[in-house]
Amino acid sequence: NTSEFGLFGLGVMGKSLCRNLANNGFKISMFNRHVDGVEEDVAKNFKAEYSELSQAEAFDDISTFVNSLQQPRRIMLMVNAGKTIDYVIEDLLPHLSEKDILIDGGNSNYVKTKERCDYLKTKGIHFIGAGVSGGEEGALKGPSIMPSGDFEAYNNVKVFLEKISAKDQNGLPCCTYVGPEGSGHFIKMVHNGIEYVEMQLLAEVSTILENLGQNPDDIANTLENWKDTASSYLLEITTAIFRKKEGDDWLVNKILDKAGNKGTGNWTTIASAQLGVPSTLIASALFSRYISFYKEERIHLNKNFKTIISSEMNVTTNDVLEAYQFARIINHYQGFKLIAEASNKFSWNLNLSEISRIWTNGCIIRSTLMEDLVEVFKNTTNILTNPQLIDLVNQYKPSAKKVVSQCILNDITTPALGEAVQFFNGITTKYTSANIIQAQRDYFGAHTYQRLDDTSGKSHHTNWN
Ligand SMILES: O=C(O)[C@H](O)[C@@H](O)[C@H](O)[C@H](O)COP(=O)(O)O
Repeated sequence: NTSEFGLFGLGVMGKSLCRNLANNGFKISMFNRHVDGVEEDVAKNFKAEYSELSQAEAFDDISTFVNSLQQPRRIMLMVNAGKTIDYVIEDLLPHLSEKDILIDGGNSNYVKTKERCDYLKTKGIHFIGAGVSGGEEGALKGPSIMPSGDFEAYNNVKVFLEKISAKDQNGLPCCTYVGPEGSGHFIKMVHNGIEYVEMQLLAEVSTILENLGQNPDDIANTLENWKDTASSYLLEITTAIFRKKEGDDWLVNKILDKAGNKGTGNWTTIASAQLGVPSTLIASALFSRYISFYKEERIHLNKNFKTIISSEMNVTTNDVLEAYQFARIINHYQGFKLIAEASNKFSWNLNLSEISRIWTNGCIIRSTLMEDLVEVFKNTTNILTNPQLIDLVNQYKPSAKKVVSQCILNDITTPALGEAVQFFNGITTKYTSANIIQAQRDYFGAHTYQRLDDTSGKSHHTNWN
């Protein structure tokens, strides 16, 4: 048993991580199940494909795989999130020994990760839930890794995870011990929520540019010009997407407008509702994907309700850029607020600056804004109290309002941009209309209310009839 690290599950991410580990000089064992006629000799064939895997060992039998590993064993599971993880854990358990370490690198639900930590603790096995971001290329060249669970166990595997991870602008690994139990998968989930919104915002601003008469090449040029002030991985790939041609046509115009999802945006929205955090942008990005799925109904209803162009779209591309930047700041405000609230609720004591630091490279939401947030979070947990961001928001807000109102007047749907303005107005309004909600609740349900002129916080009830 000479292998230092085991990788279980050779899907897209699993394969990339194996090559990354091998490229970093680690002696690894790779396992993929054997399914007659479906998955045969996957590990063996994969090993043969890449020279860097010449020292790696390939297995499709669990016991020989486990016994090929040095003790305490370190095994990273890269299998589909959900029940599969529990089946794999049960298959591995009979072969494992006390102090062995299992790392779940999939997009698992943080509640399940806590349950698995607690369950395996009763077996003397350490369980680490590690969010891994960066897609196929990131996993190969350096992902952002968000591990949580038993700190001692993390110290035992950190040399591997930190070595293969992306590096920030100071050369430090984009991998850090996030906190206890499922906190790693929680922040990965929120990472994906922020990702959903960034993608939705880019889709919305591209639609506006199209309505300003820009063809995909023009849009790519516009987005290209934005990289000085709004540089991000998603802006970069969206620019490339608009340049992609198939013959003389642009590929993007041939793609069906039905956006899929694998659940993390859904979980983030549920966690927000449960924790009482208004992640309205993440919810709007998720529901925009759901709306897109009603393709047939949209075509049908479009016949019933004609688009009414009430005025020329008189916005400049710079207005659109500023509206985009405004909404991005609100998006990050909401995402990190959810993390801060969860950290309080679950006593995870999360370090927001360190989280934004490991998100400055390797992950899908890496951006220059994220680099700025590393410093911002050293002094506050609320980015809308940071002087520089306050100035930027005040500078960008007029354009955001102008763009959103123009889109409404022109029946151009921009839910995320619109929600950014609505949310910002709500969170910056000293006296909202919630007093009316309280009166209505007390009227029909005697749910009581508090009074402005009674600072005791006592609940009051009125017989409204
Ligand atoms: O950080 C990442 O590397 C990605 O977020 C990755 O986790 C995956 O691509 C998403 O799960 C896609 O999510 P949807 O299928 O829900 O868009």
